[in-house]
Amino acid sequence: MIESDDLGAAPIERLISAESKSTQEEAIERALRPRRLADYVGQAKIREQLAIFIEAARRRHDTLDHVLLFGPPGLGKTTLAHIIAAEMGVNLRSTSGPVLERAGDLAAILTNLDAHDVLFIDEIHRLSPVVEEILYPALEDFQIDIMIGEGPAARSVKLDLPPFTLVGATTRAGMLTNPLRDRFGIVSRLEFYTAEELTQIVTRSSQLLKVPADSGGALEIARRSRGTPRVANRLLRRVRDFAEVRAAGRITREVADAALLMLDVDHGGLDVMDRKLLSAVIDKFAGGPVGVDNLAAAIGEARDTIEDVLEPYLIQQGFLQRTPRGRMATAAVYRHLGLEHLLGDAQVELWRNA
Ligand SMILES: Nc1ncnc2c1ncn2[C@@H]1O[C@H](COP(=O)(O)OP(=O)(O)OP(=O)(O)O)[C@@H](O)[C@H]1O
Ligand SMILES: [Mg+2]
Repeated sequence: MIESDDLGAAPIERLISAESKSTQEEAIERALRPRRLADYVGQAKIREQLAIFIEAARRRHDTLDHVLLFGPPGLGKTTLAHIIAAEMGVNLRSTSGPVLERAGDLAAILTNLDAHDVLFIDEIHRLSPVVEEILYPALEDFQIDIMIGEGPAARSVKLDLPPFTLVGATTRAGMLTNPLRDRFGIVSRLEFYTAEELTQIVTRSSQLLKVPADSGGALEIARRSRGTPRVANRLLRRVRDFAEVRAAGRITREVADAALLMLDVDHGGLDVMDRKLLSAVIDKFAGGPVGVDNLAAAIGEARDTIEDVLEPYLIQQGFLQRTPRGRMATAAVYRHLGLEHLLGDAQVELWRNA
C-alpha cells in the first residue's frame, strides 16, 4: 500500500530520498543486494580495478590494500564492501564512525580481527580525532599503541594486529582529514548510474521479488530513479503496489508512468523536494547565486541534506550549478519547471560570468 507520508509530507522521508531509513527497508535491501562482483551492475571502472587488485592479493596470499569508497547515498558503497570481503574469501566486520566513541572501542575490534579480514567503517568522515589517532599506525604498520593504567603509572604498550583491510565509506570525501585519506591505497568514487544500468538493476530486483515487469516498465522506473539503485528498488516496490491494485499486477511503461506521477515523481525523476529546492533558487533568490545556508533556511532543510542528498544529482543533471558565489539555477531548470518566461537578460548575463 502507498503510505500517505510518502507523498511528500515529511521532508526527509521523501520517497526519493536516497537515504535508507526503516528496518523493514533494510531487510529488503539486504535481500536485493548483489553478493559477488559479477552481479554488481555498473561502476565499470571500479569493478575492473577491484577485480584486478583482489585477484593479485589472493594470488600472493596477501591482504588487500585499504579501500576508500565515496559518493552520494544509495549508490552501493556498503554493497561493495560486502562484495570485497566475499571475493577475498574473508570475514567482514562492520562499524561506523559515530559508533566508535572511544579509542578502546576501535582497539577492541582491531584486536579481534582474523588475518586478511575486512573492517568496514561506514561514515568514516565522522570518526572522532582520538579514534582516528589510533587508526593511523593500525593502517600503516598493523600496530596499535594502547595506554595501560592511569596517572604516573600509566604506560603505553604496542600491540601487533593481524593484517587487515580497511574499507571506509563516506558521502563526503572532502570531510576526511588528509592523513586519513592518504592511508588508503585504493580510492574509488562511485558515480550515478545510467538508465540502462538501472534498468538491469530493476529487472534483476523484479525477478527476485517476483514482480512481473516488462522492459518498458523497468526502463521507466530506471529513468526516474535519480541515478540511484536504492531509489530504483524503492520505486519498484511502490509501483508494484499500484500495479497490483490498479493494473492486474503487471508493470508496463504506462503503469509505471501513472504510478510515478501519482507519487509526484516527475518525468525527469525529480520529486517534491528537488522541485522545492529548485523553485526556491528561482523564486526567492532570482535564480541565484545563493549560499547553501540561505538556501537551507529557505526550504527548511539541513545544510547536510542539501549537500549530501539533494544537490549532487541536480548538479550532475545540469539543473544546478555550484559557483564560488553560491548555487545557481541553470537554463535547463527553468525549462524543466516551465518557467522560461522568468529567464531575463540579467540571468543570461550571470551565467556568462559564472
Ligand atoms: N551496483 C549495484 N548493482 C545492483 N544493486 C545495487 C548496486 N548498488 C546498490 N545496489 C542496491 O542498492 C541498495 C543500496 O546500496 P548500498 O546500501 O550499498 O548504498 P550505500 O552507498 O552504502 O548508501 P549509504 O551512503 O546510504 O550508506 C542495495 O541494497 C542494493 O540492493
Ligand atoms: Mg551504506
